[in-house]
Amino acid sequence: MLYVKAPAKINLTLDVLYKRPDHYHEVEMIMTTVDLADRIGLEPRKDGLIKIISADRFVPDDERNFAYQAAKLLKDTYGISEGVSIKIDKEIPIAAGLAGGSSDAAATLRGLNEMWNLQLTMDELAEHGSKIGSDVSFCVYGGTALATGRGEKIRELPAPPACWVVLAKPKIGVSTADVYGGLKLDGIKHPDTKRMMEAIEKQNYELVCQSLGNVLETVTFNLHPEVVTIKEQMQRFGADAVLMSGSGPTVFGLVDSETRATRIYNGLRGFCEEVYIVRMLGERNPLA
Ligand SMILES: C[C@@](CO)(OP(=O)(O)O)[C@H](O)COP(=O)(O)OP(=O)(O)OC[C@H]1O[C@@H](n2ccc(N)nc2=O)[C@H](O)[C@@H]1O
Ligand SMILES: Nc1ncnc2c1ncn2[C@@H]1O[C@H](COP(=O)(O)OP(=O)(O)O)[C@@H](O)[C@H]1O
Repeated sequence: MLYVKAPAKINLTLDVLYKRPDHYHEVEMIMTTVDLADRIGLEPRKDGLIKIISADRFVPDDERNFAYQAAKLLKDTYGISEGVSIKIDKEIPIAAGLAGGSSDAAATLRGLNEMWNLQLTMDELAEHGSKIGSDVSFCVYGGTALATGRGEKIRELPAPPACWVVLAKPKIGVSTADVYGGLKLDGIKHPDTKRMMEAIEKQNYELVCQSLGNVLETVTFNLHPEVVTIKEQMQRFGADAVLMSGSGPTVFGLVDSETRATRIYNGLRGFCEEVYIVRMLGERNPLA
């Protein structure tokens, strides 16, 4: 069995510039991977089939699974006769704004590149990934990046200054399509993406905290007021800055001390079942 790590991402900024004729939104966002990860196990099959195995009943076990789609794409494109069993050990909450499914697809692309000896570059894998979902290209590389287009154009950035990240996922799932669909572009408050890039380049933690912003927050807040409550609680327990990740509902808080991160974690556990303390990974993913 070949094992590949599939880390979650958070969005430090998420801006929407305009709605495109293809119904996607033109975005500008800064994303970074964190050390909360699914584990993908790949095992060759002689019968040529692609099989998904997961103990999590919310993970689709057929062609709806993004990891299945990744395997099918490589198999069809490169005429591979062998099949693969894809074991998914799920740690990343589902439909949470943390790109779990996209990261599973990206890890499958990286793993099968090795298992089937395809010798594709990261850029080629990311290009394939973009056909599965807008976030898959970023997940192929991992690390920290500015993503533009519909999210598939990736420019690498340095690692943000080291800190702790507390993640809290309220007990609801959010549909990304519904959130983008509910966004009203007039009068939205755009985050300052340039300032965030400057903050990262200068390793200025305070400026990173001041530059967090996500235009999808208000949409998800209106759909699910419990997300606002979690954000307020995280602020009250002492996070330096708090933001919703992606389309939500996961909220993350940045903290520069482990003691305070633990205090926030303990405080939130009373209100929210799924709380994690993680670090930003900083490094890009290895090819496999
Ligand atoms: C919001 C973000 C931020 O990182 O992440 P999540 O909250 O899903 O993790 C992404 O933009 C989500 O990317 P991803 O989840 O891959 O979206 P896709 O599967 O490509 O698209 C799902 C649906 O979202 C909408 N969509 C997505 C991306 C985009 N730039 N504009 C859109 O309008 C479209 O309605 C599309 O049909
Ligand atoms: N490998 C996978 N893991 C989790 N969800 C998946 C996977 N493949 C497809 N999905 C589907 O993708 C949807 C979005 O899930 P996910 O990627 O976890 O969330 P998000 O887009 O908010 O980051 C889920 O509702 C699920 O049905």
